[in-house]
This record gives sequence, C-alpha cells and structure tokens, in this order.
Amino acid sequence: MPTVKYQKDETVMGRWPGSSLYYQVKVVGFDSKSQLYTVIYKDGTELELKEQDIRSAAGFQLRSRSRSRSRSPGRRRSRSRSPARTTRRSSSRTAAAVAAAAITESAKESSRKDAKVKDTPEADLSSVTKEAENNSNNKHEKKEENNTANKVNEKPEAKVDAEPEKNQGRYNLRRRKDDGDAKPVETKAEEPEEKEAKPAPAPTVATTLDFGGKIGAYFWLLFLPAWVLFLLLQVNMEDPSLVNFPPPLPPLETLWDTQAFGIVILWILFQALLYVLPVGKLSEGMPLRTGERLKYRTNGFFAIVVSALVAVAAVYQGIDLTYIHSNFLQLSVATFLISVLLSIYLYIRSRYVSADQLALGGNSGNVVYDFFKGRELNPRIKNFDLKFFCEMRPGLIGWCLINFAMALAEMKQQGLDAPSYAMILVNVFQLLYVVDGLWNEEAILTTMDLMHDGFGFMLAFGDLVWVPFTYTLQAYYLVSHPNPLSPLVVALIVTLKLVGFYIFRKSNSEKNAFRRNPSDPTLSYLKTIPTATGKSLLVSGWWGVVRHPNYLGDLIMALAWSLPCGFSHLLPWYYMIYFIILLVHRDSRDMSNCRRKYGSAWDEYCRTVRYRIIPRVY
Ligand SMILES: NC(=O)C1=CN([C@@H]2O[C@H](COP(=O)(O)OP(=O)(O)OC[C@H]3O[C@@H](n4cnc5c(N)ncnc54)[C@H](OP(=O)(O)O)[C@@H]3O)[C@@H](O)[C@H]2O)C=CC1
Ligand SMILES: CC(C)CCC[C@@H](C)[C@H]1CC=C2C3=C(CC[C@@]21C)[C@@]1(C)CC[C@H](O)C(C)(C)[C@@H]1CC3
Repeated sequence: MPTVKYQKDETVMGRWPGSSLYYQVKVVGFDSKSQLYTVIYKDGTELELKEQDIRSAAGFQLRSRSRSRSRSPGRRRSRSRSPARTTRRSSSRTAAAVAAAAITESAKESSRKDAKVKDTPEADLSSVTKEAENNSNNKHEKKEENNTANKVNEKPEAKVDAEPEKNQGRYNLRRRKDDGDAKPVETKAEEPEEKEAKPAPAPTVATTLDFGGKIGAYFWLLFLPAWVLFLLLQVNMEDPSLVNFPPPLPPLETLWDTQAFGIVILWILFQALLYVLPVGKLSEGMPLRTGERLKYRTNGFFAIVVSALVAVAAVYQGIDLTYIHSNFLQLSVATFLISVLLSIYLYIRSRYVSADQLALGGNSGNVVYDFFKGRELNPRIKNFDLKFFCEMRPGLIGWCLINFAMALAEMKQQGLDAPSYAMILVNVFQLLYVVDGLWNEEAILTTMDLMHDGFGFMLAFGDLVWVPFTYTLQAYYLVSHPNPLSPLVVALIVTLKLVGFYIFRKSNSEKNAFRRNPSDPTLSYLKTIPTATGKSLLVSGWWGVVRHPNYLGDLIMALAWSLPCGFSHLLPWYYMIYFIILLVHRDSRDMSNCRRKYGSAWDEYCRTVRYRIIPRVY
C-alpha cells in the first residue's frame, strides 16, 4: 500500500460504527477502489473503515491512573468496563442512551472547554459515563475485563454524531471467516469530511450468501413452487401418504383459470385499498442507515375486520366460498404468477435505487441470487410500502379467508350443520395468530424481514403464495379427513396453544417495547448488555431464558395447530416440520448477523444465555 496513510499491520484507533468510540485495531489492507481500509479488532471482528474514521494511535492518549484518581469514583469505575458488560437497568439508561450521552456530553464539554482541549487530542470517557451512571443510580457495580479492545472516546471531535445508528451505513461489517466470493457491485466515492453529520450511503456488499449461495438460489427458485404444487396435489388425495408418490399430475391446461386470476387480483386490490385508507395509526419504522425513519400505516386490524365483514356478507348474499376449496390449485397458480411478476418488477427497480436503499444481504452481484434474496430494503411507490403490505395483508388475511372457506367446504362435503371440533380449533388458533399479528402490527417493524432483508422473490413468493396456500393445509386436510376429538383432548390442545401464545406474545412485545424505547420505565427491571453500536441487548426477562423465546412460543403453537388433525398422515404435520427447519435456519442467520453487528457483546450475550430456542435442549 504505497500511497495510503495507514500501512498494513499498523496499529491504529478505529471508530466503531455508529459511535464516537475508538478501539485499537490493526490495519489488514486497503482497497483503492472503494477507498476503504480493512481493519481487525482484537476480538477478530473485521470491518471496513474510511480513512476519516481512523486515527493514528499516537494521536490518542489514554487517561493515566494518577489523573483518574482525582476524578469522581463514578468516572473511575467506568473506564474499566468493557462494551460487553452486563448492567442492571434501573432508571432505564441503556447503551443507546449511554452512547447518546457520550456523544452529546462530549460535544458539550468540548465546546465548553474549547480553549483547553482544542489542541489536546485526549482520550476521555468520563463525561460519557458520568451522566450515564448518575442516571442509573450508580448501580453499575460489576467490573469486567475489556474483552474487545482499548476503548476511548475522542474528546475534541467537533462534529460528533448525534444519532449513532445514522452512521452504520459508512461501514461494511464482516468477519474474516465469513468472506464469500461476492463482488462489490456498488460502492460510493468517499464523501468529504464536512458531510459527516449526514452519513454517506453504505457500501452495501453481500459478503455472506445465505440459502446455499448462488447455486442454492437456483435450487430454491425451482424447488419452492414445485414443492407447493406437490403439497396441493397430495392434500387432494384420499390417502395423502408419501407412499403414493408422485401424486398424479392434472392436465396442464386445467391449472390456468382466468377467473381465478381475476379473483386474486381483486383481492390484492381490495387489501391495497384498505391499506391506503387514512384509518389507523402511522407508525415509525426503525432508523435506517441514513438515519431516516419510514412511516407505515398500521391499520391491519381494521383491514381484517372489514375483510371478515365482507366475507360474511358475501356468504349471506349466496356467494359460494367453497369455490376456494374446489379451485385451490388454480388460485395458487394465479398467485404464483403475480408473485413472479412482482419479483421481476422489484429486481428491475432495485437496479435504479441508490446504494443506501439496498439491503446488506441481497447485493451479491449475481442476478439469480439477488433476484431470489431481494436487493431493495424498503421498496415503495410513494408511501405505499410493498414489503410491509405483502407481508401483512393479502397473504395473511387470505390465510384466514381460505381457512373459513375450508370450514364451509367441510360442512358441505361431510353434510354437517357446523364445522368439526378439529376444524374449529385450527380456524380459531390460526385466526388468533393472524389477528394478534395485525393487532400488534407495529411490532413487525422490529423483525428481521422488515429491518434487514431485501424484498425479492423469496419474500414475495413467501408472503403471497407460501403463507396462504401451505399454512392452510391443516384446514384443507380436515375437509376430507375428519378427526373426531374428545372434549378432554380439545381442552389439552387449547391449553397448549395458550401457553405457546403467551410466550410468543410476551417475548415479542418485550423486545419490541425495548427496541422502541430502551428507557421504557416498565422494562427498568431488565438487565442489559450495552454494545458498542449504541444499542443494548436484553439479557434477562424472556430474552434471558433463551436467545429466541418468540420462536419457542411459535413452535408450541405450531404443535397445537397440528394435533387436531391426528396422526393418520404426515401431511398436517408438514407445517410443524417446515417451521422447525425455518426457525432453526432463521436463528442461525440472525446469530451471524448479530455477531457481525455486536462483536464481543454478542459473544457475551451467548455466554450468558446459552440456549437458542429450547431451554436446556437447543
Ligand atoms: N409463522 C411464520 O411463518 C413465521 C413467524 N415468525 C415469527 O415472527 C417473529 C419475528 O421473528 P424474526 O423476525 O425472525 O426475529 P426476531 O423478532 O426474533 O428479531 C431478531 C432481532 O431481534 C434483536 N435481538 C436479538 N436478541 C436480542 C436481545 N437479547 N435483546 C434485544 N434485541 C435482540 C436483533 O435485532 P436488532 O438488535 O438489530 O434490533 C435480532 O436481529 C417471531 O415471533 C417468529 O416466531 C418468523 C418467521 C416465520
Ligand atoms: C418461501 C420461504 C421458504 C419462506 C418464506 C418465509 C415467509 C413465509 C415468512 C418469513 C417471516 C414471516 C412472518 C410471518 C408470516 C410468514 C413469513 C412472511 C408473520 C407475518 C406471521 C404472523 C405473525 O404474527 C408475525 C410475527 C407478524 C409474522 C412475522 C414473520
């Protein structure tokens, strides 16, 4: 690296993304194209930093022991702490607040003592921790070794970042061992120093390819639709056993039905209309890399109530909803076509958006992989958020409508006056799940899909086809495979469902409330681990039991959905099996994302909370 400021193997101070904290790092390389330095932290975390976020080690001066002794005890304690320590939240100070305090206090102090500090680039954490600890009633008693690196807060930085999360975009976080063969497709020229307050777009490059990478993307693109077709053919059979493989294929021309296509289009338009109505709350999403917070119309509960009223009115008007049962294959093919067209549109438009609008994972440079995974994080047509809409409306509410139609089909086919217990349980359980999701619609804004994943084929197909046409298999199965249940069994299954629901709801609400307002007084009893990004991790409460308590609750509920169908066939257990695979994979995706984001703080969390989903088992 002949013409660059910092040399390979040089030890320097690198700013941690989104904060004004500097750590000792080693320069590993420099990319002249992107003008980024690759640096490695002591804990092995590798980042790419701009030159302006690196300082020479000599420019920093760690506070000497003798000097620190003259300070208040609160100040002294703070310096020995690592970014990955466990703290008790008393008066609700969290890492975000600590980081904010670090920034604002250090800015205030630097202007107050301008004359004194101007030419003394001295490292200082005291102003940060003073405010933080005062606010937490000095309960931060636990001393821990700094297992990341020597952390210091550069005092005389005039343009400190008021919102840590705003700055994430300037860095490309990756671990050395995760390096894939992905090529950077879009990087942005370095912005001048003066623009630091408004962060530059992210050099969004997918370095870790999920789902088996490029080859995997080809596989999933072919396999997922074929699998849905297989399931739908299977459930139509009298004996849907794997022994009867392959199920007989209907003539191809019968798969297409223009009326079915029209019905699906009308349904999506109807849901879109309900979504844009100025009814309900406008909720703010999590801060994006640019610092912006998008607004979402969270009127999902209103949408499902109106949809239910329309469905019931339609039945009273003599419209035969069992059409859905008898034309299930045709409806699914029509929806599949729409999801493919939508994915193509999404991919094309993603080629024209700026780098800071891309998701970190779907930008590998490989067309097929990016088409599958999705490139753009929040594709919108004006205020109409396509990802949010597809995830929460047509498919999710369609799931309930289809279940309802299956109950009517069961009554018709079995000659019943009312649906069977099993059908009622499946309908009510899944309706509760969807209604709960829509009632707490705001909580979706802190989930992986909304915050991190791009919108491409996987989610478009998942939301529009996978959810309504495979999550309804239990109800479909019951139409022609009755399974009588005794009241005791019903009671046991209901209890199981309620237990699962309680865990699911409580844990999701706890995390959502914490992410939305880390200072929420109702959460002040919880312990947290601050991270160097400014966000904290919950380490007690539900998130202290296992690392994904919400998945645990969801799995228990899935069990309660399959049990009413009995044990005669594997098909109604398909959801349970698929869901275990999905959540285990999702958990490991989330683990590596969080490991990359939070470095040693995440390791600390994993050491404290040892199990992923099931306590003492997994
Ligand atoms: N029925 C279905 O088909 C499916 C249902 N689901 C359900 O959807 C819900 C959302 O799931 P999903 O989006 O996968 O993930 P989560 O809602 O579990 O979100 C994971 C994120 O939470 C944050 N986080 C993780 N640990 C902590 C902690 N200790 N303290 C604070 N924040 C933490 C991290 O984000 P950050 O730190 O960046 O905020 C992490 O990336 C779940 O209930 C799941 O069961 C999911 C998939 C399919
Ligand atoms: C096609 C692939 C193999 C898998 C695609 C996965 C998607 C179907 C799921 C990814 C995350 C989802 C969520 C829900 C539905 C399924 C998908 C889209 C969810 C909306 C269901 C209702 C819940 O209450 C929820 C927590 C809001 C769920 C959020 C995640």
